[in-house]
Amino acid sequence: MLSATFTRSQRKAIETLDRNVCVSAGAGSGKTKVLVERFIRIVVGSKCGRLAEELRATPEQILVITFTDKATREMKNRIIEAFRQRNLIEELHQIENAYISTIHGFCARLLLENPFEAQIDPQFQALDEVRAAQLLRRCCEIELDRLVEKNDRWIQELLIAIQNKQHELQSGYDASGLLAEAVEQVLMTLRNAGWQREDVEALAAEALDGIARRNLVAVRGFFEPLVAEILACREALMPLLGNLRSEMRAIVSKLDNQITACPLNSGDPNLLLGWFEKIKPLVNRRIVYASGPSEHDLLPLLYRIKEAVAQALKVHKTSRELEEQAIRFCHSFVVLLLQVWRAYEKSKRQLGCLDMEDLQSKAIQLLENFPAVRHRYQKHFRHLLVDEFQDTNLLQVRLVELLHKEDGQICNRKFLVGDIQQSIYGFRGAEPLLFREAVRDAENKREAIHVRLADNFRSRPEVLRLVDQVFRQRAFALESFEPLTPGADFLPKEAPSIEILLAKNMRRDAYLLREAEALAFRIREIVEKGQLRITARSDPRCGEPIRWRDIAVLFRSLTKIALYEEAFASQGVPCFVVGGGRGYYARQEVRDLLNALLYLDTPFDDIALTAVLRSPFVGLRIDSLVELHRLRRERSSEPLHLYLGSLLSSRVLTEREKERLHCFLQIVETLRAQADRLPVGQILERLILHTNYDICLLSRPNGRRRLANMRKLLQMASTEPVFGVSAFIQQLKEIEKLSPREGDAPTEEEEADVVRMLTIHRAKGLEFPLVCLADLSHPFQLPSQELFICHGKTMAIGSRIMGKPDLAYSVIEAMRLKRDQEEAMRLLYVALTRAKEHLLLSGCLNDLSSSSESWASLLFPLLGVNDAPQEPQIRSLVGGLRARVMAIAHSGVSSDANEAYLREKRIDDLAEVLANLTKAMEGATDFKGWSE
Ligand SMILES: Nc1ncnc2c1ncn2[C@@H]1O[C@H](COP(=O)(O)OP(=O)(O)OP(=O)(O)O)[C@@H](O)[C@H]1O
Repeated sequence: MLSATFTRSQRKAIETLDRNVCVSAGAGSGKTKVLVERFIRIVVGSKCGRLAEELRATPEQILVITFTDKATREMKNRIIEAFRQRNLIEELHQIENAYISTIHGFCARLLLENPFEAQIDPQFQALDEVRAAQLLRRCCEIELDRLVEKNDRWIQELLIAIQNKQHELQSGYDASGLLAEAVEQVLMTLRNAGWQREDVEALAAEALDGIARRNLVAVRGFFEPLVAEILACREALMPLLGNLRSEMRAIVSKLDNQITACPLNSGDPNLLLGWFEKIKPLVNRRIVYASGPSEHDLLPLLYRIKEAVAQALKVHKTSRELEEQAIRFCHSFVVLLLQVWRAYEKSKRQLGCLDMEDLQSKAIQLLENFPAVRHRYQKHFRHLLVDEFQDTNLLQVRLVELLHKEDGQICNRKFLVGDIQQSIYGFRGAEPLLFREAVRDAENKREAIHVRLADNFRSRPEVLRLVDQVFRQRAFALESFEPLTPGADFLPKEAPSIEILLAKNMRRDAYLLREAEALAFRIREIVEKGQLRITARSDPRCGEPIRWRDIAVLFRSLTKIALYEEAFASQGVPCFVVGGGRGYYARQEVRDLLNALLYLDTPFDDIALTAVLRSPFVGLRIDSLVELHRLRRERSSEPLHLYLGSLLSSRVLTEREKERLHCFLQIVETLRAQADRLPVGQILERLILHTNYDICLLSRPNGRRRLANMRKLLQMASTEPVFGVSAFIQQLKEIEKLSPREGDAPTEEEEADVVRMLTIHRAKGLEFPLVCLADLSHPFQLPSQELFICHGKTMAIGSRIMGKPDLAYSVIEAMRLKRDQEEAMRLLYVALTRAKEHLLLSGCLNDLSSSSESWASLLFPLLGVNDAPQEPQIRSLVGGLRARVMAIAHSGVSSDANEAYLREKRIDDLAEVLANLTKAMEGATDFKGWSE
């Protein structure tokens, strides 16, 4: 008996146990729920003997692959709950040991269970992404230094070429830093695509020819489908010719002639680009003229040609000379990359570590090279259940295939669940095509079925109508978009479920600040005035007002999160940042601690000193800081530090300020004298103790969270294997750079009644009654800046080391931009479909034609929203939707808030002046910033 009401399709997916099943479904259609239910059904059915012998399994005989550790925990909890309800005690005990984990967790377990065959040290440590990147960076630096010291001719050539073109590349980096970054990026791409070091060694052994050949494969792979698309359109154009007006027919014939002269086989890419260039004006002009009824069928074909041409012309023409030189550089780069790769492998061996890619590739090698091991697992696992299959990469698919067997005596069943519209991990090598193939296989094979779930049980119909309205459009074309049918039951509601906060023509930094305030204001209004209620009848809280914890603010990245957090705090909206971005290191309390350390280490660092004086360590007012600068004015080249004594006797300082400054300087002086003996953790602890910094933190908004962040840094200071303040600061800078997902320290607030702020990637698989989508005007990805880029599939490598990109580079970049653009649309789909009850969209529209494309620039005009009133207004949007629309600049931001904004701006300006001054000094740092 099933434990809930499931639809027919869901039942089919749950109950078909004797065949492989592939479930494809849109957002909120119950994929995860179905997967969990299938697990329960297998175990319960086996226990009571309802299932055929060959389908029976205990929890330990079912392999479940989830996407995140959080999903694993949730899945286990749901299963435990189900077993508890049924009093399945033995099975309950087995769950802890069941194979329910992420793919990396499973690979680690597989290796640990077979250390001898896998040739690994069973004591190995799994390196997380950040640590692995850190180790790689170190190997890269050491190898580069070694080669430079040895005066290797080819590495000198590379570095000189970079130096010569540095002004056209990236400023602010040294040549070897840029090169190291490129090595790391390319290595990551290659390994994500499943290439082994030996494969790249084979490429390097073929010298220049090897690279040229690989690059040609990528270039052809890019152009061929575009040419094929244009030729296919031409074929389709021909039968239409007879119906066209004579003038139009002549024009299309001209286009036909040009298309027929395709030089694809000439092997000269410049010639081919010339062909695309000539088609461009022909087709553009045709689109303008093709307006009559007889041209009705013609237009879509012309648009397709136009699109293919636009894609092709993203690639630049190059010269033979540039190509020859670039190939030489690429070869030198590959040689360097291999040296770094070997050094990295050696370091991992010495440290007894395996990184995430090692876990996967070693698990695959184990199963491939040891048939007995493979058969044992194939026999052991009676069922393989994989969630979020659209985000798996080639290696992961290979692993599942190795565990699956259905001939002879062994037969197990695959159950793959995914949604191609939610594939958002392309940057990690996920390949949505793989899921498409799995669907096709399931449709075509006798022993498999494909189940499609169409009903959405998450969102109100109005939210689903918006999703439908957006993704039916060309601009958002999710090629496989299938509309979602409302499946859940909601109370009727008068107010619109869509809300838009819109700004116009604002500078990005100013806009973000305004948006943060406007969002905080609106959220507070909704909660405090009880303006929205839970309307889902299935929710036990149906009818109750929305609380803080029902709200999620979603971002593409958390780089500006501190700004939102401050705005929320100042409006009294409790919030919690769930992982993601570089949020942690941008936290005021973390910056305060680092600035204090910096000042301790380098007393002449004016920025660190000013920031720390303003922070709760001392708490000087702006006036007192201005006084410090005034005291030094005559000798502006001298460090501010030298004027602290004069400041102490100044009349501008209050008694309380004098007392705190005195206390701070005293403890810093003591600690500075002991800095070479004391561990950094202890230095920080004493600093905090003597200044009561922790108590000051607690008294501020979100105090507990701030305190938890402070403790997290203390813990890092005690555990990082470095000694000395400057080494620790350096270490943190590296970690910050490499850890795009470092979040707030977890506190009890994570579960508390607070608004959650998180990235869309993190929100995957989750749902919230109210979803606010912030910063819709975040520009789509900008062109690559790397010196070398690599195409994972073909191993092609391109370079822009000579200032201009070579052919391979622009081809790879065009492919990457297309992939990112498509992924950005899928990301928007994921974001919009997290909302259960209410969706708040916020963004800025810019009239300047030069402004870059963003979700806002596509989305708002599509919905028919091009401006916003100062007071909230209910408007009808395109497609019969209704929304509450309001301008951001006038969304109730108080004059106090404005005042605070202006004050912050002044502080920023001052900080900027100081930053400029400090730039000239050694030891300038990134940790500037003052607390409020
Ligand atoms: N048959 C059903 N009846 C009622 N509610 C259901 C049913 N199936 C799923 N749900 C509910 O719908 C919501 C979405 O389910 P679930 O998270 O399993 O979907 P999903 O397809 O995995 O979503 P996504 O891919 O968007 O993360 C959940 O709240 C779930 O409890």
